[in-house]
This record gives sequence, C-alpha cells and structure tokens, in this order.
Amino acid sequence: MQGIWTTERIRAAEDRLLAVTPDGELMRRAAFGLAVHAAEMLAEHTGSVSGRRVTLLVGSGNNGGDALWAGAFLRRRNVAVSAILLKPERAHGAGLAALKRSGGKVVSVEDGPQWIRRADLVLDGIVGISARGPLRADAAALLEHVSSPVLAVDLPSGVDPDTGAVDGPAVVADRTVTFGALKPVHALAPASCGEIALVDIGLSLSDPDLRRLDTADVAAAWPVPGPGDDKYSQGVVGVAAGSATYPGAAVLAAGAAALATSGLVRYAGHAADVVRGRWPEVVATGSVTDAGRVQAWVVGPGIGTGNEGRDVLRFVLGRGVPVCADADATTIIARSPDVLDARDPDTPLVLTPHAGEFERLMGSPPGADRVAAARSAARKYDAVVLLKGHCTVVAAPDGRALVNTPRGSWLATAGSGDVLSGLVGALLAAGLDPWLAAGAAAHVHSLAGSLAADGAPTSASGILAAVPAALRSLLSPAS
Ligand SMILES: NC(=O)C1=CN([C@@H]2O[C@H](COP(=O)(O)OP(=O)(O)OC[C@H]3O[C@@H](n4cnc5c(N)ncnc54)[C@H](O)[C@@H]3O)[C@@H](O)[C@H]2O)[C@H](O)CC1
Ligand SMILES: [K+]
Repeated sequence: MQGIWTTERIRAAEDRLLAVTPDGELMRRAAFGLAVHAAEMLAEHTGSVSGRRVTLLVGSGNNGGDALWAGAFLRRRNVAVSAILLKPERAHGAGLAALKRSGGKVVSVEDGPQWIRRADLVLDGIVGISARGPLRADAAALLEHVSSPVLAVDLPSGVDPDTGAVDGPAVVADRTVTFGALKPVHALAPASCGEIALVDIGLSLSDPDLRRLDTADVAAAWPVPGPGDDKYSQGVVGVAAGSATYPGAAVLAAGAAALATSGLVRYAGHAADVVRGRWPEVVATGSVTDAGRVQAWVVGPGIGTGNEGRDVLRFVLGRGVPVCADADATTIIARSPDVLDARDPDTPLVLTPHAGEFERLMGSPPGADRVAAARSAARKYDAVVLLKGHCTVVAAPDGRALVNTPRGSWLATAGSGDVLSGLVGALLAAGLDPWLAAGAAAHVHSLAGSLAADGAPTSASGILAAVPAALRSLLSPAS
C-alpha cells in the first residue's frame, strides 16, 4: 500500500532532515529531480530540450525556490528560462541568485502573460504545502494565459494540499513532481495533478496518515480458488436486495457477488424469480428467514425504507456475520439508528454512503475534507465507511483510511452502487478485513467502470459485465 502523509507530518520530517543536511542541499536535490522531469516533458511535447522556452511561476516560498533552482539546472541544457516573480521582494534568494548566475531571465508580473504564452512548458512554483485558501488573485490572473503543458512543483497551486479540494482558480497540471512522499492532494485530486512523479530527497516517514491500494495489494487480497476449495470455502454471501417492483438492484448486486469470487451466493427477497432467471448459479429464496447460513450479508439496494425493509435489515444485522449496508439500508439506519441495536457489537458493518446518504447519516454533507468526514462517520457508527465520490474514501473505526484514486468518472451511473455492494459482500464472505474488503471492491469497481466505459458513458450493467475482465487484468495480467 502506498503511504500518504499530511503536510504537517511532511513539514516536520523535512525540518528534521533539514537540521542534518547542508543548507540548501534538500532544495537542490528536489530541484534537480524537477529539472529532469521538465526536460523529459520538453522532449516529449516538442521533440527537443535545447533552445526550448520554460517559464517559471515563482511564489514567495520554498516552492518558488524549487522552481528557480530547477530553472538554473535547465539553463545547463541551453533552455531559455524566464521567471515571473509574484512577490519579487520575497522570492527565494539563493534560488533567484542561481537562476541569474545561470543566465535565466527575471520578468515582471506585468510582462508575465507574454512569457507564459510563448512558453513550451510552464513550471508552477506558486505555492506548495504551505498553501492556505484559494489561489491569490495575482497568481490566478497569470493562469489564464497558460496554453502549454504545465509541470506542478510538489502539488498544483490552488488545490488544498491536505484535502484535494479546489475552491476557485487552480493549476491543472500535466505532471506533478513531488518530493519525499505523497501528500493527500496527490490521491484526492488526480485530475489536478496529472501524472505524479516522486523524487526521493531522503525523507524518512513512518505510519502514513492515509493509504492508497496498489493493484498488487488488491491482487494479493482477492480470494482465488485453490485445489482444496469448494463452493462453500470461499464464503457464502447473502444478498437481500430489490423488490418485485424494482428487481434491477437485486440482479446487479447478486450478479456482482457471483462474479466477484467463486463463493456461493444466496439471494433473498421478492425478486427471486428475476434473479434466478438472470443468475441460475444464485440460490434464490423469497425471504431472508429462508435463506440459510451465510458468512456475510449485503442488504439495502432496492429493499425500500418502510417497515418490511427495516425488518429485513434488523434480521440481517442479528445474524452475527459481517454486513454491507447500502442504499435504502443506509437511509433506514439514518432514520432509525435503533435498528443497529439488533447488531452484535462484534459484527463488522460496512456502510457505503454517497454524499446524500452521508448527510442523512451525519446531519451534514461530507464537506471539503472527505477523509475526516469518513473517519467521523466510521467512529460514530463503529463501522467501515466507504464514502463514494470522484475519489472514494474508506475509513475504519480504528482510524485507518484509504483513498481509491478513480479512473475517470464513469461510475456515476444508476445501479453502479448495487454492483459495488455485491463486490464488497463477496469479499466480506471470503473473510477479508472489512476495511480492506471495501477498498479492494472499490478498486475493482473503478477498474471495471473504466474498462466498460472505454472512453464513453456506460451503465451499471456494463460495469457488471466488465468485472471479470477487471479481475483478469488484476489476477492474471499476462493473459
Ligand atoms: N524545506 C525544504 O528544504 C524543502 C522544501 N520543498 C518545497 O518547499 C515547499 C514548501 O515551502 P514553504 O516555504 O513552506 O511554502 P510554500 O512555498 O508552499 O508557500 C509559501 C508562500 O505561498 C503564499 N501562499 C500561501 N497560500 C497561497 C495561495 N493560496 N495562493 C497564492 N500564494 C499562497 C504565501 O505567501 C506563502 O508564504 C514545498 O511545497 C516544496 O516545494 C521541497 O520539498 C524540497 C525540500
Ligand atoms: K506548486
């Protein structure tokens, strides 16, 4: 799993390292890495490096200092470098001196636009981990003239480093070169960061604040049948979803559970005939009380929020096995939290709210800091909370949190959540740690979404149909 640290932790680690490193050495290490990526981008976009033009947007802190030093290094490759100093009197002294010594130009903010328009590459050194609030107006005004590729220094300016929230004008980078370790912005605002490159500057950090699952983590966690397995050994998952009026949610959730692992799927509800007709391998019954033993339940999609839905949820919560409560079940819990009294305290619960359901559960929307929001809901309900969004956040009651960096926005389609809940349930039945089960399911769900979309809008049925291909790409990449 990839570690992600808050800016506070990063700054503390940088300060510790600065104390034992020759003055300016860290910055030169960072800037050299930056210059290598800038040269790579020039070659990629223009076919050459020498003679090309790079314009630096230079803020008043060390982020600007990185950009100035990188400009000095680029001068060695005969790149024409111009620096626009947003606050000339507060520009990084050593960096500015290095740029001037190397023959780089310093231009005024007033003349900035023309130097931006003629650039082959713009380096965003406006602000880094010390960013506070929306991008200042003078910096924002310069962005309007950018038409070349952009390389962000450490992180794209105008994006909140710790939440990835964008509140106003902000840099949209083609590539972001960050130093030492990933910050939350790199996982929470992928569209603003572009391709992310990490330059090692010798920072040492432990106990990440956040994590991101790599493909290898998901592949290692995903249950794959072995010689000794049978239809029960991979876990039996119960799916309590849908109704005679709305059988679709049941078909999608049961189907996802059936495709996710080799375990047995039991469906329970009023859509039994439709589910049986679509998924003959699913053992379908008309009621949860007739469903038989399972190792985990998925409950909620399409069950309705009335008395009958509440009774189904109460029954499932009382079975003493992990439960993934989604959709209508989330609304029932929000309206009548006492339904959770039926739950054995040791029974793991996974809640999968979208922003609206989160607001019902918590009384207010997730807000800008979605990791903090998911963590607060996880503590309040003593449950793993998978907070859906462009970047899905999964928080556990013990504070663990992971971010699933999306592959596009193809999942925002009706029924997509039903597919996700089926995937979560199958992994819970297979015995995965609930937090990991939710994270792995979200990872495969977004992979299936991008395969199904293949660049054009898709539907929940398309996402469901792409689950096997997503799993194949994960579990047997060579195929
Ligand atoms: N410590 C090191 O040797 C290394 C630092 N690295 C780079 O340093 C930055 C962090 O630098 P810092 O001086 O703390 O602050 P910033 O440059 O991020 O910002 C300072 C400056 O920016 C202005 N500002 C704040 N908010 C905004 C805003 N919303 N819009 C515009 N301007 C803003 C404010 O005036 C501040 O004074 C880090 O990101 C790295 O790039 C490297 O890691 C190498 C080692
Ligand atoms: K920046």
